[in-house]
Amino acid sequence: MSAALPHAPLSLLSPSSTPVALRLDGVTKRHGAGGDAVVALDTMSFTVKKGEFVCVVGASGCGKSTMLNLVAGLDTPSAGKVTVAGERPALMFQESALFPWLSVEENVAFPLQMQGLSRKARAARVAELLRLVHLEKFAHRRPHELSGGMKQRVALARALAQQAELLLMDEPFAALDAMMRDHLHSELEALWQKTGLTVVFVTHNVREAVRLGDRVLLLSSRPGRLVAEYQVDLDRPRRIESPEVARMARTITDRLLEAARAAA
Ligand SMILES: Nc1ncnc2c1ncn2[C@@H]1O[C@H](COP(=O)(O)OP(=O)(O)OP(=O)(O)O)[C@@H](O)[C@H]1O
Repeated sequence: MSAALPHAPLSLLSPSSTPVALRLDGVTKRHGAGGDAVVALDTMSFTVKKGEFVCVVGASGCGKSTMLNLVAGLDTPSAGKVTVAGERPALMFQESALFPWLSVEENVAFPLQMQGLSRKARAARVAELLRLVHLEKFAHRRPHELSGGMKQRVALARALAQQAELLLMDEPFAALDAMMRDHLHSELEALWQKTGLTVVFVTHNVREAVRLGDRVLLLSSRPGRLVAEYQVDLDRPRRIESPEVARMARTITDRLLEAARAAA
C-alpha cells in the first residue's frame, strides 16, 4: 500500500514514458527571511500522472496551500522546480469566490470571455457546463440565492470553463454538510471520469481523500515534507462510510499521528 520515496523522475516530454501532468523536483518554500523565516515546504518531490486523481492530506500548517499556490503559479519556490504540463491550472477553493453581482451563467461565462470566445460559443459552452453540474435551471440566479453546495458547483463549472488539464482543489467541500459533500463527491468523480482531468485535491479529511483519490499523499508539518503515499486500489464508486474506506483511512490517520508526534 505504501510506496517507496522519492519517485523515479519521469520526463514530461518523452512519448515513451507515462504522461505526467505535474512534477515537483526538490521544491523548498521559505516564507519570510532571516531568523523569522518559516520553511513551509522542504525538498518536496512527487509526480502526478495525466488523468490521475491525487489527494493531499496533512496536519494544519503542513504546507498544503503553499504547495497548491506554487503549482498554480501564484508563488515561486525558494529552491527546486515545479513543472506543469499544458495550460495554467484551474483553481477551486473552500469559498466559492463567485462574483456576487453576476448571475450563475455570467460567472461561468467569465473565463470564456477572457479566452475571447464569441457570444454564441460562450452561451453554448455555459449551457454545457451548467448541464454537467446539474444547474441548468439556475442559470439566472445570483450567488446569494444559492445553497453552499450549489455555489461550489458553480465554482466547479467556472473552473472547468478554463479548459485547464489540471484542476487544483483546496478543501472545496470543507464548509458543506455531510450529505451535500457526499453528493458532490459523486458528481466530481463522475465529472473527472467523463473529462479525463487531472485533479490535485487538498483536504484535512482522510476519509474524503480515500473516497476520492487514486493516490493519497501524506505531508508532515514544520517543515512540510512528503512522508508517505498510498495507492487506493478500491473499486469505484466508493462509499465514504464503507468498511474498506474506513480501514484505509485508519491506516493513513495512524501514520499522520506518527508524523505529528515526530514533529512535536
Ligand atoms: N505568507 C506567509 N508568510 C509567512 N508564513 C507563512 C505564509 N504562508 C504560510 N506560512 C506558514 O507556512 C506554513 C504552511 O502554511 P500553509 O498555509 O501552506 O499550510 P496548510 O497546510 O495549508 O495549513 P492549513 O491546513 O491550516 O490551511 C505555516 O506554518 C504558515 O504559518
